[in-house]
Amino acid sequence: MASEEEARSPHVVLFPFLAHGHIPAFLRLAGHLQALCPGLAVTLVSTPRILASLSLPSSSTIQLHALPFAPAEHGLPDGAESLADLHLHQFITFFQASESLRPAFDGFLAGIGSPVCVIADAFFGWTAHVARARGASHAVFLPGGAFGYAVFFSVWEHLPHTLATAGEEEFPLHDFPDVVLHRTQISRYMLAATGADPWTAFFRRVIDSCRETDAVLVNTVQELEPSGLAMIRASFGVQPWPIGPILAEPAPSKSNDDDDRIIQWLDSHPPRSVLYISFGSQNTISIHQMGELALGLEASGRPFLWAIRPPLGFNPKDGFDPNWLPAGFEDRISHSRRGLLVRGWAPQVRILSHPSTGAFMTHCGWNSILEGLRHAVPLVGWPLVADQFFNAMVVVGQWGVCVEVARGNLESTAVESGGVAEAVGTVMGETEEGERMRRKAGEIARAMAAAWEGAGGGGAGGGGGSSAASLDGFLRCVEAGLLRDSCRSAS
Ligand SMILES: O=c1ccn([C@@H]2O[C@H](COP(=O)(O)OP(=O)(O)O[C@H]3O[C@H](CO)[C@@H](O)[C@H](O)[C@H]3O)[C@@H](O)[C@H]2O)c(=O)[nH]1
Repeated sequence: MASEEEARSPHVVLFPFLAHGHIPAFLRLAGHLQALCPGLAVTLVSTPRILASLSLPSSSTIQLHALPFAPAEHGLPDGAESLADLHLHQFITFFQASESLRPAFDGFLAGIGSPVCVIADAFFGWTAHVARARGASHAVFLPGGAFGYAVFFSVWEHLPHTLATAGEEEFPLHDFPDVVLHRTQISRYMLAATGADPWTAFFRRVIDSCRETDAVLVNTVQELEPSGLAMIRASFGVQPWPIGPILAEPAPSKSNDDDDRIIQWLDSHPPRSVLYISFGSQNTISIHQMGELALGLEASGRPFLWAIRPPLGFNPKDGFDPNWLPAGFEDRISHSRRGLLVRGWAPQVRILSHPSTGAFMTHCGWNSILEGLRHAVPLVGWPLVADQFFNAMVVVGQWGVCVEVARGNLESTAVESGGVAEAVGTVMGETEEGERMRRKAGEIARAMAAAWEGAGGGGAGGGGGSSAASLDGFLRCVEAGLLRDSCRSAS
């Protein structure tokens, strides 16, 4: 028979959005919850192919539950269950299709006997209504940063660029007038938004339903993003729980490239000498930009490791065409051992934690930022879409650990090989600015480690770091059935 404690203990249901930038953080969160509260029932819900792709440690007690999903019924390629399977122009159809999971999710919740706490991705904000109707408590987990999400939501809610007088290049945010965005920081589909388009409609549904949640968990650190967290609090009307960094575990390779070959290549280079380049799991740049980047990397004179995806306009699953790169580039870099191209999935966390990695050119996806800085690796930022522009504002302006080299992936986006070489030289060179960025990256790494100090001991009360204490406090409120009241009274 279940003890009284077990009978009261809630069943936590985690529901990440169907994208690689979102799922690993939820999985890791599941692990943290179980470490803090041994015996807690935790189920991760997703679509069949996503669940099949997960590799959980054999010791894991996390349960998986598959919700049926038929992308072809929504005009998407058969089997496309993740943003990584799609072109950017298909994303909105995918977002809309993801809302079709609602009845199956509701049916799943209905079948759980014990009290339930749903922790869902913001893009699944509709789960707040489902949870409420089933008497479950509900939290939104933002796998991104506080400032980035607050700005992203504010732009969708108010479309500030449509309010600006024609020709204006900069727009203050409606709810946060101190934050001024430049036109180049607004994604193509945001710029085209009128308020009556499907993108705006989807994100306004997301924002409205997120405001129905009981609590907001954020993948950030209190000490590192105090103003971003204040913006989330103003936007959602609840006191957020900063619980970051929630970092992906080093994953087994999914590519044909041999991880060991990559690590051996890194081993053959001096400490902190290699630039790693990746634009994340679902974004890419144009062919022209690829060419300028390639020439800029050569001109930088530094060793580099480039996780390369097919350029814009090509199928993300396409084979690699050497013509996408300048003539002779691959031969030159492989003969000189100056560069290594990784086609497909790179073992990013292993690369960033390797002592030879000295800087990271990133699209400023939040996971990449956290993974780089957790290992004190300074950044060369090239945000491409969405929150990435606003995350870049954090790492450049607030943390001082990044030089922004370009913005966006349109053919019209100016990026020149000379600028690439210069930015890389600034971040990796023996300049005052480079030294300062490396020192700051070290400080951020220590703050991230400190946030989780004392965690995982299984002890109540959290103690130690701010994020460990925050997640512990969140769990206590869930267990006491006080989540909604405690978050709202604190706001
Ligand atoms: O070859 C690769 C490419 C990616 N990754 C991993 O994939 C994740 C990528 O996440 P992130 O850096 O956040 O980029 P996206 O995949 O683009 O993430 C989406 O989700 C993020 C969190 O919400 C947002 O900040 C981004 O804008 C959005 O595009 C990271 O854990 C990487 O380690 C690899 O391991 N190998």
